[in-house]
Amino acid sequence: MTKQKGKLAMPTPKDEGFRAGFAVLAGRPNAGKSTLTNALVGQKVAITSAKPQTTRHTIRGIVHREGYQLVLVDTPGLHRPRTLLGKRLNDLVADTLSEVDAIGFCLPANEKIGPGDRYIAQQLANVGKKPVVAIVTKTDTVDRQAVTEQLIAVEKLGREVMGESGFADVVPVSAVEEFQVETLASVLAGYMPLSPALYPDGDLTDEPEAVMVAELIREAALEGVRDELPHSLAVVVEEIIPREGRTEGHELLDVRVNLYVERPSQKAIVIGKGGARLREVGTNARLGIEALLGTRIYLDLHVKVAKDWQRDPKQLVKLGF
Ligand SMILES: Nc1nc2c(ncn2[C@@H]2O[C@H](COP(=O)(O)OP(=O)(O)OP(=O)(O)O)[C@@H](O)[C@H]2O)c(=O)[nH]1
Repeated sequence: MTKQKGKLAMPTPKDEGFRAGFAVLAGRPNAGKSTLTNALVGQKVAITSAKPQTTRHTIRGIVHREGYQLVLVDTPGLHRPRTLLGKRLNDLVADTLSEVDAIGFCLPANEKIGPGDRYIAQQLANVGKKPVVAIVTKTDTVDRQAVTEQLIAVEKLGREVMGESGFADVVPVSAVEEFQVETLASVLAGYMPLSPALYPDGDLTDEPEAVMVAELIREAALEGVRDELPHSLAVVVEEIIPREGRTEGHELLDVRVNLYVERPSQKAIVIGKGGARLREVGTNARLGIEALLGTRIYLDLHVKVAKDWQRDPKQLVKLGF
């Protein structure tokens, strides 16, 4: 794969057989979904929510390996308690799951299968057609015997809920000890369609993150001046990099962003008197971005004039359109 930031990686002949698609990790609260997502993605940058146009799902992380790419998404409605009943809930879940290629259903090894698990299993079964891989999580918390017993119980649940063939696979993992995490990744990848990578490799999560970050900054920058520069503002996230030397729990991301306007007069509007407006934009956007990325950031905003960028194809490419 070539590394082309901001562009889709094009398949080359050696990518024949490459698989790429969407998977969701389901399971009740505390089942280990987030920890497993992080173990699968194995990234230093916080894996966070972002909604690119290609999917209605929130992307949790992207697993990019030699022959495949798994896009882990979150599906609203799946983990919801029974507040929405009957058909409405089934419709909602079916609808939100219609875009994923496989479902990983997390059940902790150290807890008996309960009504919450059964309820979600039922929802997944009702959707039909989608392969459901049962994942017995946190295997490090119990002994081998208990893992075996849980695997048997999960198999049984699969046959009860999904019918004779049961779950598509049952995989025990420990995210903490990184036991079987790669096995799980390749099992899920086996259910992805043949497809070139959906996101560029390299910056595994940058792409959807950057889109979302840019959107937050654009929103903040247009606040109150929408009439004056509605479409004359392009936001390009140049980089999101972890600040070196920060201790755990005190991580900081440096987010460097360029705002492009078409004319010097517009630059003056964005910056404001003595830079006051830009500082306000920065403060407002930063709060949203920190909430999105789940970590503190240092936001570095620059305003530049790119003359007539909307009409100039070269500029458009440069600005990521
Ligand atoms: N020992 C051990 N603990 C784990 C493992 N995976 C997750 N945990 C712990 O289990 C708890 C819940 O894990 P999460 O990953 O937050 O679970 P979740 O399913 O994302 O939870 P919600 O966000 O509430 O839906 C946390 O305290 C984790 O540290 C594992 O493989 N081994």
